[in-house]
Amino acid sequence: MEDKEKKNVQLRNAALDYHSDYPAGKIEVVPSKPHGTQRDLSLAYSPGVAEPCMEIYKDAGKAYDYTSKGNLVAVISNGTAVLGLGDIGADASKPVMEGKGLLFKIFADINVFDIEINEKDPDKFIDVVKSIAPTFGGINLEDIKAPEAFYIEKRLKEELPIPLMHDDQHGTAIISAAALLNALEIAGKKIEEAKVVVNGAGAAAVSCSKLYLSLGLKKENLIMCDSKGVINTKRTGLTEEKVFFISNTEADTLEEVISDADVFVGLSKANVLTPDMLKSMSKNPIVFALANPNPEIDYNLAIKTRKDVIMATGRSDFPNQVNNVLGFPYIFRGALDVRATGINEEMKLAAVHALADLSKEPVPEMVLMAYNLKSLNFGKDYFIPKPFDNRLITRVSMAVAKAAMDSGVARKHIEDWEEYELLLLNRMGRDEKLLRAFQNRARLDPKRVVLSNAEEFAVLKAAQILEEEGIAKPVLLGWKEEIKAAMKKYGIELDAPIVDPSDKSQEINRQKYEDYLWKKGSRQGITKYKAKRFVSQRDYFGPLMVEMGDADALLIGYAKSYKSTLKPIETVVDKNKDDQVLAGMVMLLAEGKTPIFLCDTSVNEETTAQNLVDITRMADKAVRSLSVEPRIAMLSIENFYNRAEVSKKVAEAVAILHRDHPEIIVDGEMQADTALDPERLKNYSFSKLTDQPANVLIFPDQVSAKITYKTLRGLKMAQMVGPVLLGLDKPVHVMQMNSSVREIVNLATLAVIDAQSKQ
Ligand SMILES: NC(=O)C1=CN([C@@H]2O[C@H](COP(=O)(O)OP(=O)(O)OC[C@H]3O[C@@H](n4cnc5c(N)ncnc54)[C@H](OP(=O)(O)O)[C@@H]3O)[C@@H](O)[C@H]2O)C=CC1
Ligand SMILES: CC(=O)C(=O)O
Ligand SMILES: [Mg+2]
Repeated sequence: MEDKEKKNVQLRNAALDYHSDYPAGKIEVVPSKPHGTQRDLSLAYSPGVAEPCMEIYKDAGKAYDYTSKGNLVAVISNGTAVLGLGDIGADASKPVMEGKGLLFKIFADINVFDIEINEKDPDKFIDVVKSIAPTFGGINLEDIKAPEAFYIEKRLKEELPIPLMHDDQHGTAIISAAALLNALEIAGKKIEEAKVVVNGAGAAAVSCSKLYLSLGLKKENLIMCDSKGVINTKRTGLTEEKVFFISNTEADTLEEVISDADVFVGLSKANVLTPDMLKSMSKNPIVFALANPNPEIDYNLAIKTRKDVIMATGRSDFPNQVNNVLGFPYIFRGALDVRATGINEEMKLAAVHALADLSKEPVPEMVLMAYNLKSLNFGKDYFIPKPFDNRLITRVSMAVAKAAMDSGVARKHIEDWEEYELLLLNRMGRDEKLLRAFQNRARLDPKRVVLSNAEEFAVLKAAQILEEEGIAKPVLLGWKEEIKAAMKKYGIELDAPIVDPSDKSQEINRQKYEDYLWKKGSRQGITKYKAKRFVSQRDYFGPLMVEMGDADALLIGYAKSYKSTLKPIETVVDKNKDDQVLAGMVMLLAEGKTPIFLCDTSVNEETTAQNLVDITRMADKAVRSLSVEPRIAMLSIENFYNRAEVSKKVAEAVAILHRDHPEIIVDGEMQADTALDPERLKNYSFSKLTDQPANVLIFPDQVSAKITYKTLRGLKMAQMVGPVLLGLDKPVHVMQMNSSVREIVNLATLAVIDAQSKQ
């Protein structure tokens, strides 16, 4: 099988598995209110529910206050133009509509019901949509074929007072227009002079073309083709929309009109632009091959054909993905937040310019991390933002909301834009996004991570994932026979090397490590005899591998207490020269929240004020190295009222930090609920945290930190990453006893990032 064909088969299998994995499909409904008690049920349902019903009966607008309507969008299709697959029907369109629901949720925190309507008659379809409209705050029409799509959207827009948009028309138009403005700038051409060929005359093509005209493209410079060829004066029986685009040309084929064109926009079907056609285009040709899933010309073929081509596709696996995913989540977010009565031209243009402008700004580290990239600069390979750019939600949604207000379609006004921006950012503090960014960063330069207790299933499985995903190069530490037996038992295949400290093959290393350990530990009671004995134990062998450069990082302690695992590490591994103490830090990732870091979760049972200062400095540095801006709260049992001994100690640490490290955003002493609640923080306006919650919590001692994170772990309220051991010169981390596979993978990922920064 050819490589490409093999890849296609792999993709097909992976996609089918992804969708059929339990629970089948991609979205589910989750209750948003407490529902555990009799009282909860009497409020959620009968009798209590009658109260909001009657309020809405008296004033329909109250539905936004008492139901989920204001954040609920319907993604509706009849399956007549599903991607570039054509009319595959309502049933078969459901995966796309669910996919859209997923994207709405992850990129803009909007809930979606996907609705597939088995009705091709436009009037009947309109009736169905109108009758279900009261449920929703907005409606996204999707994959409905032209020309019906135009009529359906026009009528529904006129007849429904909510944001409604056929995304294949306007979403595509907005994104491609932003990309076009930037691509023309890169090509050194003006939109007023550009010759543009649009291939396709359906929902997407017509709407895109109209938007390009409103941005300055001359109608005489635009030529449109449909499945029968060029739409020119010779054509008869054209729809109203196509008539508008009739060109005064004798040419009948794409091949003829593409010659000397500056821009090709494909919104048709796969592989219709040939290399010869591309060769005939003008200098620095702009090719937007946007058909999904396969473009009008393969990306690599286009690049091979013309070195000067400025290229975009609708796919995520090539640079410049012009796909409506960059628009619809944020356009609806902005429109819903001001309860707009519709989505008008002003809002669309605001989105175009927000997207075009954002592409020219420096790209933040988090975005680079998400895409495995070292840098990304405005130019041929980057002229439209990446879908995982977390600035999109603020830039596009705010621009759209503002345009809705300025153009008079907003029913609710935003007064405080900073507050709104914060609200949008808080919606997006999603755990998976951050972990994905970390994993991608690790993949850039995967390091040798030694995994101790490799005979355990969780450790072996984690090693397999790390290897397969290219996050790390795992090294399995333990008894060779046991590890091999475990691999066989669990059916885990791995290429990773096995290092058995007691094996003959390690004779030379044992000797090397023994000498080192003896010299280093001679003043800590390590005699020559002890050193010899210790180096055949993995608790010493593992740290020695890292300390002596035979590995880059170590995860150890899966089946042992933290304290007994830490002792050999402290003996073997050098401390970081700037740090006075060691400390453990756990990252807490709760659904829908920004990450919270807890410290010191593992090392210092008793602390002085100076210890807390040292721990805070280390935490600040470590959090910053993960591209997160630390806002640190020093916790106690009181808020700025130091009567208890523990509060006095914390207050003293805060005073030292404010005096010696004014650059660190830190304050306290305060209680944890104050630290995490902007409303409570407002009571302490003098605090350095002002009204933004903390994301790093420094506990007064290890005991309180550990009890807290273990409680949260037990409640399964958040994903835990860590504890990461801070203060050592090398990435050596102690796993929690019986860590899950996921926890080991996450910890190893952070260890790789740390190792990368230390080389
Ligand atoms: N990247 C993105 O974000 C988006 C991409 N698209 C893609 O655009 C394409 C069209 O979608 P949409 O407008 O919704 O669908 P429609 O069914 O409304 O339109 C399809 C159009 O393609 C034309 N067409 C078919 N074959 C050819 C051909 N060989 N040469 C020229 N034109 C041809 C049809 O011509 P005729 O009128 O004669 O039937 C029709 O005008 C799809 O591939 C879709 O995936 C759509 C939306 C967003
Ligand atoms: C992206 C999209 O909406 C389409 O291809 O139809
Ligand atoms: Mg679509």
